[in-house]
Amino acid sequence: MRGKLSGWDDTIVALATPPGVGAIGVIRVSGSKVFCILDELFTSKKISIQPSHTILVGLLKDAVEVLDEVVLAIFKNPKSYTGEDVVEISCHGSPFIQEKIINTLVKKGCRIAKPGEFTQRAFLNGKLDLTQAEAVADLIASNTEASRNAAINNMRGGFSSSLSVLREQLIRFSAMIELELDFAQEDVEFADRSALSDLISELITSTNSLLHSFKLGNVIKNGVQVAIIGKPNAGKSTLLNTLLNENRAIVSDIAGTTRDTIEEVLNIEGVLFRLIDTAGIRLHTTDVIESIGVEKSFEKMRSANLVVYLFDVHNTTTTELQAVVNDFQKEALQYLLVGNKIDAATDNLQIQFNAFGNVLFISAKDHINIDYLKKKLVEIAVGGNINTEATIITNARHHEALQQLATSLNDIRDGLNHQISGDLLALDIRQSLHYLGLITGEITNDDQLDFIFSKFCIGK
Ligand SMILES: Nc1nc2c(c(=O)[nH]1)N(C=O)[C@@H](CNc1ccc(C(=O)N[C@@H](CCC(=O)O)C(=O)O)cc1)CN2
Ligand SMILES: Nc1nc2c(ncn2[C@@H]2O[C@H](COP(=O)(O)OP(=O)(O)OP(=O)(O)O)[C@@H](O)[C@H]2O)c(=O)[nH]1
Ligand SMILES: [K+]
Ligand SMILES: [Mg+2]
Repeated sequence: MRGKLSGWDDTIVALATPPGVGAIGVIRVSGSKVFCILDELFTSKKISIQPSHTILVGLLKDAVEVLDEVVLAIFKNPKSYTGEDVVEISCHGSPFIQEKIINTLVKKGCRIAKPGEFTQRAFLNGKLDLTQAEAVADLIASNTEASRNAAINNMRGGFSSSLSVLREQLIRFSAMIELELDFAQEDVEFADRSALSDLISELITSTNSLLHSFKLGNVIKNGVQVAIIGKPNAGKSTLLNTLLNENRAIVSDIAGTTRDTIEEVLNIEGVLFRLIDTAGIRLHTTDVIESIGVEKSFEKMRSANLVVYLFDVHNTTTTELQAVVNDFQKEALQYLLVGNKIDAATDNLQIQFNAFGNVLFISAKDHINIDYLKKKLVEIAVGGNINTEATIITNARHHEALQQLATSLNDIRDGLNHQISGDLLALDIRQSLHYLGLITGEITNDDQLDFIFSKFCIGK
């Protein structure tokens, strides 16, 4: 038991499947009294004497009243999801039956589980570490192949094992320092400082690569905001429609057609893009609504992860484009220049723009080079490494603790370079181990746990 939360020894119950009418509903019950309570309601076989992972079929009865014919799955502590005694009741998918069974269980002494409480118990009983428990919530929330893969990898301990490598290296480091401290009287530097210095470099490299993966992790978990920006009539709304393959936005040859921003989600090769069509940027407009729209375009441009600057190859000069690029660079925006309407290009209009590094040419209307544009978007978002088996950090809490770890490792390296004493180094190492413990949940407090698990759904 890692800690004691209020109500931790209650036997808890919740519907694990979505409420409402389905073929079957699963009610989960976990805790020390579960066999005792269910033996009263399920009389065809004695549950408490069954081996773990047995399935039974029979009637669930409250005294003489038949509640339902059910299937019970029996898990005996510690061999269950929560590590406690667990019974799962598969009943008929009627909200009425489900409610009746749950009410009867409450009457017999169960308590309704809080969101995430089953997984919280799994954590408290050492079945999962905190990163694995958090990955369970990520898995349920995942909506792309990439986010699912990252969550499954972390749920199965991918991140945990990267962390335990770090931990072992730190402990080895610590042991070398302790050895030196033991011999302090004799004034020898027992620990080979160059070996220590190699080890700390290794640790810093591993930590930095985990930290670095957060950029990708964030993309995988939250998607990439792409603002489509350009002058009126560049074809921004046409491009949105073409990318989505549906007529989502109004297209017309009237400059200033799009007034408000339009946001749509698009999954390209497993990466979620949040595409934002914006009002064409025209600086001198007398139309009040349009100028509000233009203001909004600027806002979206600045907050996006990537700006697609769309321009009509027929009426854009290189000087003009250079001015736009200068602005993007001044604001440190990530951008991609896209020349549109090449279907109507009479000769090699594109050649004039090739001096710009990241420029590509499309026809939004005639779907020319759209697949290439999509490939380019994925490349920019994930740098072509979405399918790696490497551990990917997707959680801001982990990222924060890893940053603290990195700082403390850098302190150790500086200390080594300045020949500081072993006992001071030992302090820094303890600090580093503390940050690792924060991530895995070895060091934690109840409020933090309640906060993390409250974000789960009921029954999980
Ligand atoms: N019916 C049902 N389906 C489910 C779950 C569940 O809890 N119940 N899960 C819930 O997320 C997932 C599967 N995860 C599970 C993880 C561990 C154990 C379990 O019984 N573990 C024991 C025994 C392992 C063994 O015999 O190999 C253990 O860890 O000791 C069960 C389900 C998805 N499907
Ligand atoms: N020839 C050609 N015309 C295009 C292409 N893409 C868009 N157009 C035309 O350009 C005009 C403007 O297109 P929109 O998609 O409304 O342009 P927009 O950038 O959204 O314009 P605003 O919302 O007014 O800023 C329409 O008449 C489109 O049919 C293209 O690839 N080739
Ligand atoms: K238009
Ligand atoms: Mg438009």
